[in-house]
Amino acid sequence: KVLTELPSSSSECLVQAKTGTGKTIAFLLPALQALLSGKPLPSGQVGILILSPTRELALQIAKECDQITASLPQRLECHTAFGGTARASNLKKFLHGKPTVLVATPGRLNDYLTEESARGKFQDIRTLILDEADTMLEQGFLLAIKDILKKLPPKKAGWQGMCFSATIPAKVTDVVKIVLNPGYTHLSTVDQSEPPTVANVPQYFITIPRMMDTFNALFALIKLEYAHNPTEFKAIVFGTTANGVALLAALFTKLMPEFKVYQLQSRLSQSVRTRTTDEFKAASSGLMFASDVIGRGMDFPNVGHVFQLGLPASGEQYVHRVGRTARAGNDGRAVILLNENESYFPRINKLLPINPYPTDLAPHISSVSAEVSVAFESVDEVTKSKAYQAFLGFNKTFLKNLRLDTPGLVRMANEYANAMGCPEPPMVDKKVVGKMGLKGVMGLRVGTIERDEPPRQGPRQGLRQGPRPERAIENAVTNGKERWSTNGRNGSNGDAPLNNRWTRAGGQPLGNGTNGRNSGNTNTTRNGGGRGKRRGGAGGVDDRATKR
Ligand SMILES: Nc1ncnc2c1ncn2[C@@H]1O[C@H](COP(=O)(O)OP(=O)(O)OP(=O)(O)O)[C@@H](O)[C@H]1O
Repeated sequence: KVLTELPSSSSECLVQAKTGTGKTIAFLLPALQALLSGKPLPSGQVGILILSPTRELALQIAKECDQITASLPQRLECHTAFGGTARASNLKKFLHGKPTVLVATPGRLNDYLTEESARGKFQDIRTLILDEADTMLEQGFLLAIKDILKKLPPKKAGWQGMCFSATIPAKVTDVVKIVLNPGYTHLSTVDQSEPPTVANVPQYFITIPRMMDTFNALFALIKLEYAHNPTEFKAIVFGTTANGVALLAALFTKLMPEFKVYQLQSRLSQSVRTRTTDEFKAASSGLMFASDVIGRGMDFPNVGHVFQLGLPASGEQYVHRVGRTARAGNDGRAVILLNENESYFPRINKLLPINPYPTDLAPHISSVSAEVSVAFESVDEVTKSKAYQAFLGFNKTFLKNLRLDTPGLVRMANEYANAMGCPEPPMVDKKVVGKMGLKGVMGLRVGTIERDEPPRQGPRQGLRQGPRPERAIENAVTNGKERWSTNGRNGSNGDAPLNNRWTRAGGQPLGNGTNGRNSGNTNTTRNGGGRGKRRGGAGGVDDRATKR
């Protein structure tokens, strides 16, 4: 659609297409075509700048760019800039190289742009692309994007803006004008009447009856799904916090030795994350336990199952997580496991085709509980303690959505600890209890913990301060404040007012009219950022190019 309906390869555009349908190549080809057919780029200048919300996605886009340009007569260098890698040596390569294409996360790029010499490399930029544009223009990243734009040539210098995502909530069309000129082309292949998730993925939910059964339910489910799909079983299990993911990986390494268990979350070193990403991409089977660092954009071939334990940050994030399976036309299955307090999520997201899981899991849960208890005996206490603390920190910010008070939260967390086989709730450092606002709450074991590990740089799990932008995805999920602030959908900015009881964080519903799309009338807006008559429906749009 982009290659045939964009007025020209250098046209400004906002593009929506479902997950796994080839958006990367859909922005790379026109951008490269425009660059190669335009006036020659001065040597050493960046021609195409692509911004990505996560480091792994930046690397993936760069690799796809290299695959495309490998067939060109003259070599085009594609550089990357993202956190967790050696700044000095990468910056030196960037300054002395010919980074015709640069794929970056906002945090590291802003860091580069503090250097005059780096700013000098963008004087002739031709195209700026926001992949996962809706998340790049949300609270967690928006300031960083604006900082970047202040250090680039102004929009009137004529560079092309391109924004791509599988989900385009209504509020995006307000903000997208910082990157797109009025009159940009809005293309979509997402039919308004369809759910925004890929069609060939049956989606189910399971309400876990007791916190005590959290891990039993996940194990029973994976076993059941594996039994039905024994060949090349390759699955991703999304957890809500980095430490919660680390616990799951440790547990399932013991529970399912027949699988290679992988984990990806923000507390791992970047070199481990990069290596693990490559390994899982190449794997024909395996179990990946991950946080939202791979919730969007990441292309792991032949993933047949996506499981989610706990709430996603929003309906949109749910769609992107499910989109890790059934890519490039393949099939897939998705199951979300929720505890009683989280069980509202399917109810407030009617636009998502999430049905009750077809098998009664109860007998399977009781049959695996002994095995899970034994496996937990070999998971170390520090891993459990960190997961417990992250559980408290994460859920503390969503008490209203979960309909809990602080004693109720501690009771839930202590049941979670009990499910891990902790004889008593892990101790929480009194300073952490204070920061969580849980001082004096019954049920907590408070003390002073001398951690042997060196204090981490930057924010601590569950108590994240202001995000380093490339961590914003992770933080947005693990720190309700981020998520809280990302939810501007109170109707005040003209969005269709949502069911406000649930729009505060914790599984925000997919917005009505989330696509911000006009009625499909090609002349409804002339200024690009304005609003035509908005149609309801979730992220769907009429299947026509609409010239704004
Ligand atoms: N025209 C095509 N023919 C065959 N395979 C394709 C084509 N275009 C893309 N693919 C493959 O489809 C997969 C998904 O592509 P891509 O990662 O760009 O999806 P996406 O739309 O960006 O997904 P997401 O919304 O999750 O970011 C990749 O493996 C890619 O190589």
